[in-house]
Amino acid sequence: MSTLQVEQVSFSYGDKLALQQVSFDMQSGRLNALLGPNGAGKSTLMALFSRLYRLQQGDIRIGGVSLRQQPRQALRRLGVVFQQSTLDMDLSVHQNLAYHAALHGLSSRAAAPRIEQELARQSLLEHQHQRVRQLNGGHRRRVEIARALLHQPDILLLDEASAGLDPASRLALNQHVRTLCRECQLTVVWATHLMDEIAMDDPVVVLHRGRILAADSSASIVARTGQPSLSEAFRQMTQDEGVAA
Ligand SMILES: Nc1ncnc2c1ncn2[C@@H]1O[C@H](COP(=O)(O)OP(=O)(O)OP(=O)(O)O)[C@@H](O)[C@H]1O
Repeated sequence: MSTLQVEQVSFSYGDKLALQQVSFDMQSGRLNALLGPNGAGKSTLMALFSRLYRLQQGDIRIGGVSLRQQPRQALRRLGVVFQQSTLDMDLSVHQNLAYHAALHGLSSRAAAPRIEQELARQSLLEHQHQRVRQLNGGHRRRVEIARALLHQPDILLLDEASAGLDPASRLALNQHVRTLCRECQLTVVWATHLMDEIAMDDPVVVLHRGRILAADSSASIVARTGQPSLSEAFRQMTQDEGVAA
């Protein structure tokens, strides 16, 4: 069953059209890549998913529930890690999670086992009493993932999660998130402009200048264009688009 469906979504910032009639389905329990260069519209889409921006046209269904009609119910299924970190650097890992749980109305008794479970899932137990400032970039990202999963959603949105990490930490984070998909049946939307973060069998949505150029597995997109790699396929698709525009 598809857990996240985007239906004919358009969005403008004043005169600037950022998304045009965007429609696609994400696959359940997989890392779904949302691939697009800077300015493609990825962050705008993420902001619509999380209801930071209100839908102007179209709808988004989360677990079959309309974000337009039943926003609170739909949002319960969703965890979000934004591009910019919002952790408190001077609090410990555990304090950051406890603070977030309290903000969302969880009693400390209810929060404690969830925090423990998330710290374990993110392999952060040994770091829980360290200040976030003392952690490396990859571990900070994992704290954000733990925080986003505290209310036990089954869909996780990650906007350019690996930005600013060194290549080894990028790879480790990407593999960690894939393990979460496999072992916890989590559906992930991984927004990126980096092709090397995408595996050949990943479902991929290619976004360019606010429009969908392709929505298929990476391997199928590469095969269809007859190019040797996803980056070559992407280059060809965007060139064709430039000619057609
Ligand atoms: N607040 C805003 N006001 C006006 N235009 C905006 C605003 N935010 C984004 N845009 C424009 O909307 C388009 C999509 O931007 P968006 O940030 O969603 O792209 P992106 O794929 O996330 O790129 P990046 O990775 O650089 O954030 C771009 O043309 C951008 O300039």
